[in-house]
Amino acid sequence: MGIWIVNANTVAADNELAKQHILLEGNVIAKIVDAGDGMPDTAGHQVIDAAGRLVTPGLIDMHVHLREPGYEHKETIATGTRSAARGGFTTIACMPNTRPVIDTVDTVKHVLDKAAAEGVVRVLPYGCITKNELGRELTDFEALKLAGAIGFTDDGVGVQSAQMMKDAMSKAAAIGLPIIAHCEDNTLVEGAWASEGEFTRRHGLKGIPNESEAIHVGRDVLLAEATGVHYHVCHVSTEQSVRLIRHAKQFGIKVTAEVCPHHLLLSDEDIPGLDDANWKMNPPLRTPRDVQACIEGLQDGTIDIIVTDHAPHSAEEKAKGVDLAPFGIVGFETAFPLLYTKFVATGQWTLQFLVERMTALPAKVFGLDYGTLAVGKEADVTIIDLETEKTVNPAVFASKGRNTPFTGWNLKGWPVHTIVGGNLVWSEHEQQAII
Ligand SMILES: NC(=O)N[C@@H](CC(=O)O)C(=O)O
Ligand SMILES: [Zn+2]
Ligand SMILES: [Zn+2]
Repeated sequence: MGIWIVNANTVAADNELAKQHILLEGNVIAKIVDAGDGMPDTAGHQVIDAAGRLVTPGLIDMHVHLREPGYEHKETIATGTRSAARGGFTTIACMPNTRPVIDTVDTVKHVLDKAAAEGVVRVLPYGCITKNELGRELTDFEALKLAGAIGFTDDGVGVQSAQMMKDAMSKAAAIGLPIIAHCEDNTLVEGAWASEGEFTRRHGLKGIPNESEAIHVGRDVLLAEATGVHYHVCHVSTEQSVRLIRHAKQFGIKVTAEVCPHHLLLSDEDIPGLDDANWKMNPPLRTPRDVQACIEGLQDGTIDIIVTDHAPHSAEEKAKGVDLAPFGIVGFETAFPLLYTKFVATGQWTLQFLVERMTALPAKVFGLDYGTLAVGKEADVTIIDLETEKTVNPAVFASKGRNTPFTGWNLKGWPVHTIVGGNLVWSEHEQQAII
């Protein structure tokens, strides 16, 4: 038995919506027919009537934290992938800053095995650049690649040594995998949690300067040029980084970049005060000028893709106060509704622009065979309700993390069905993931 998704509104190449019926059989898309040709014979198949809904390729998130192994009180592969499914994501790439970190063949395999046994969406692991993410010694890239790592990153911390980064890039280039960089110079950020700007001035706080990120971007694009590696910049948040990436791309350097919804929607001036650590994340919320630069960077192609940097923490950890609480906010279950409501429904972006940056373009940047609705492709599909307005309520998240600054926002664009490899893994009717 397959699944017929009938009366689907899909994003057509000419940026109009097309009305189509889509048959998923086994793990692939078996047929796509124009709705103008009449209703197909659906006998023997499950039918999902998508009338009035948007049907997209399954969303792809190339920067997420699943916390397993070691931080199961924050999230597990079971809860994190259910949260992803609820947010419409069918493929996610998880960061290695777990406990232990993902720096050996065994830990890569452990994540893949757990994801196969307990996950509901496709999980692609990154391996660490350096052992224990300590910046002292490179991991065994070849062995990690063979085990299933799709790239290398020390996300959570920047690689402080230029020589170490250069060696990493040379090794990664030699085996054809990317370096994914959390860009942060530790000497510039000590003792600060918010970005240098209006907020830190008002509260008399030490601020994190934009250069702490951009110095690594500038250093690394030069090293990428020297080594020929595919260099991917994590969570771009500053005007200076956007400028450096734009310049590097003009030079033909193999650099790509990602941005998170919160860095497109919030600035330091939105932080309500000093008593809510759900506004504390790394990189921090920057100035309105940086937000504008990130939007423009995404719009002109300097920034390639959108990621959530889903970073769950427990309520107890976030209750420690802004100085002691860990950095990070959850992202899966609000990403599409936020961006649809604030950029597409307002007319600033087309639906095609947004959907591509969460599907086909991440697939292209990382060489994945997902992210398009076409016959023969993997049956990864997301069905989205663009009409119903709902209020963000962390209490109903499938994630263990409730740490979001978007509580109470009224949004449209909620995923209602998520299908991974032909399996329906999330459906709004169930109010929970169904496998
Ligand atoms: N983004 C965050 O604020 N936190 C991430 C680490 C990271 O992405 O750098 C985490 O692991 O919690
Ligand atoms: Zn990071
Ligand atoms: Zn991260």
